[in-house]
Amino acid sequence: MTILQHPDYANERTRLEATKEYIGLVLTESERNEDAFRADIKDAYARLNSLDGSEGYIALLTSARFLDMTRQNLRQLQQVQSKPYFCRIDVKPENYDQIQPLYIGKASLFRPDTQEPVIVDWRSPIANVYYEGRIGPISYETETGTEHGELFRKRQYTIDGGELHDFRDLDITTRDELLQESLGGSADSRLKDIVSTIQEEQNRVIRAEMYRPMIVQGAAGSGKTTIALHRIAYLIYTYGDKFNPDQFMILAPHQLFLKYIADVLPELGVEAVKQTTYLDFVFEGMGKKLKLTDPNERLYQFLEGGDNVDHLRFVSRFKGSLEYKQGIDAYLDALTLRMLPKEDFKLAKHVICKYQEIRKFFREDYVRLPIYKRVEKIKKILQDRLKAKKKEIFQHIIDHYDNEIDQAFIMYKDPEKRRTNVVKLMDTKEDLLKKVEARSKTLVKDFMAKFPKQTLVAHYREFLQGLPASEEIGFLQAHTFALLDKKKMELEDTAALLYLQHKLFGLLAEFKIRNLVIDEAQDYSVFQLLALKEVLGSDMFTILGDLSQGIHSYRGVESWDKVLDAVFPSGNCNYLVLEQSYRTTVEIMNLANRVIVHSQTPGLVLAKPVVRHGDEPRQEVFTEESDLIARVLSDVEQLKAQGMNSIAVIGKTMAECQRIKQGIDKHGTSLNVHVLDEKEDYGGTDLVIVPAYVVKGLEFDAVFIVNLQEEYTAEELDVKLLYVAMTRPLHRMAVYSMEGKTGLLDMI
Ligand SMILES: Nc1ncnc2c1ncn2[C@@H]1O[C@H](COP(=O)(O)OP(=O)(O)OP(=O)(O)O)[C@@H](O)[C@H]1O
Repeated sequence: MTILQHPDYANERTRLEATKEYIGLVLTESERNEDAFRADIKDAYARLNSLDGSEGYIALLTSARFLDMTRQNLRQLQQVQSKPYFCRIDVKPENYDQIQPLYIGKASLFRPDTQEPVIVDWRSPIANVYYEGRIGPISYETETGTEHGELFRKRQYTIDGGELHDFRDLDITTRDELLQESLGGSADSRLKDIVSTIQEEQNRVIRAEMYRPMIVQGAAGSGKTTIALHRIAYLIYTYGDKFNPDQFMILAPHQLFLKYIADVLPELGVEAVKQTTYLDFVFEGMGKKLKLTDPNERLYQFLEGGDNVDHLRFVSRFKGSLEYKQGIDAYLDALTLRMLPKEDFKLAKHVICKYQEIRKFFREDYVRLPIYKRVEKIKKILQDRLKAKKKEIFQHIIDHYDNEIDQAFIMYKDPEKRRTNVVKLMDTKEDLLKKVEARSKTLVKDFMAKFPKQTLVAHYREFLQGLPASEEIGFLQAHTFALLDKKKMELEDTAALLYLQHKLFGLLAEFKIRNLVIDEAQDYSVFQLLALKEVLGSDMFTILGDLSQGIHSYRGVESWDKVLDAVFPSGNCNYLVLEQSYRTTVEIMNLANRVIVHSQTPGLVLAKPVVRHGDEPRQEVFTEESDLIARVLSDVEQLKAQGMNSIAVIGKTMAECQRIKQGIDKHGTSLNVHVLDEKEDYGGTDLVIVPAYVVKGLEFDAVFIVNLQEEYTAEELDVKLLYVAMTRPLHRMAVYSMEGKTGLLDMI
């Protein structure tokens, strides 16, 4: 049966036309009078409230949040005009006698005249039924509690350019055609939104409670990045009355990645969320006091091997550990004792503030402030106290000498002696008052000068100096001092320096961020996560990562259990696992899984591909580099002819990538070929050549893994790098190696 023969076709077309027409009307009207439009909606809501007594239905409509029809929602309506909704659910809320067809889309729209929700936002509570509900009894959470009802139908639509192309009903046995269609599509240099095909396990992550931190271990291609962005959109919608979009931040690994995800939030109608990299955040917080060495330098050292590999491994691991942070805490504690002058604050023997009291201010009352801010606070207190006491002290001196003078009048009978003594006493009094007056002018300044002041870097050096001696610590100290001498730091130092900046001086930028989403979180150390938690003063974290892709595991997460214990010791952190992988074909995923089983990833869970088949990945060995390059280029031409536009050649290192590029240049090609690093954008390039460690998080229609001079061995790092490379393609993959460079590939 074609779509045109479907008994509901006419109705569905009419509904679509009516929706488009209504959107058009709303937009015209709203352009004319946006304020009046808002008032109309409120009015309609008020009428609805009096017309319909069913609380469930009211809650359902309330949940659609038509009251929140803001300018942004209007912009969103403009965006959805050509595809107003993607599905429909037919529900009958309890206590309501009619089945309600609800059309779900990326905006929220309500018809005030008929009280009919025209489009229900995908993030509203009732829309959860589309993602999780089965035909039959259902329940869903609203602001007022759990609502019950029955679901009669789930229908998906293919609408394009405002035209209805197809629709189909879903039940538990039907294949999710929309998902298959979506996954079968072509990769772009930009990530896309997936609102119409969010899967149940992903939906749970997106809608998980906001106030509890959450860790998501998700297989390659399980949608972590996509979910991270949808979760932000969901939280902003759901908790919009408590948090503004600028209180949300997503941290991505590098600029290239930020560009890759840049479009998703605006597509979801969300603006003003801070999207940045961890390093840019650190620099914003502590300023550019030191230059950063290449963040991948350690990785190159491990790839190349060398003399100090074990020591460097220790440096990376230790600098990111809970112990390192605890060491800094102990240093800071000792510092606050050491800094404080062990004396009372007094003027001319008059105690104005006792040492014990100053100590209490410093170590107890203002302990939440950065140390140097506490010093300023104490300065202010002493100034105020001095001002308040000064008059009293002066009076005391005056009284004392006046008394002495009175005594002198009585004691000395001889007028000459009396005169001399009285004059002397009066001069002494004047002198003292002058001295005390002069002293009081610099008293606070002099006292405060006793608090030693050092720069951030000097404090870090001092902390390092005080580490308990051992061979490894000796290496760490020499290594770090050599960097600091050159005014440099390495990525591994950033957690300590950000933390110290926060604890000593306060951050340079004031962050409003309360809710943090971290993608590629397997590369973060425990200390980095703790430092972020501390500086943001919040643990509303969504942490998404994949240990199997932990190519920086020497400095990153060893196991999620460690993160749970060290970063969220109160035990309130949610932990979820996503096994299903959506990116690639069964054939490619199976090969990648045969690679990753060679790693020592703790608690390794293999990715399960959604059932989508494609060509077997090709593996070939060449004796001439020129033949290999020629083969890649002819394959690329073929793939392009088949409509695959996003194609990558992945080399193990940057040097390997440069060699591949030289080979291509030598061979000659009309293709636009570009070697990618972490800063660039690659939209519009025919073929990108990219090192395995940069390609993490990205995806392409087709991938060539090329080994000219380098090979992937059975070493842990190589296994993970190859796995990352193999999990990038959506549709096709080939592994082309020179003779003798097949390493791990021979073992799988
Ligand atoms: N429910 C879904 N519907 C349609 N496409 C999906 C869905 N979930 C994920 N995808 C697609 O799968 C691909 C992988 O998603 P994403 O990059 O977010 O995964 P990831 O877990 O971050 O991957 P990796 O860790 O390998 O970088 C993307 O093309 C995304 O659009």
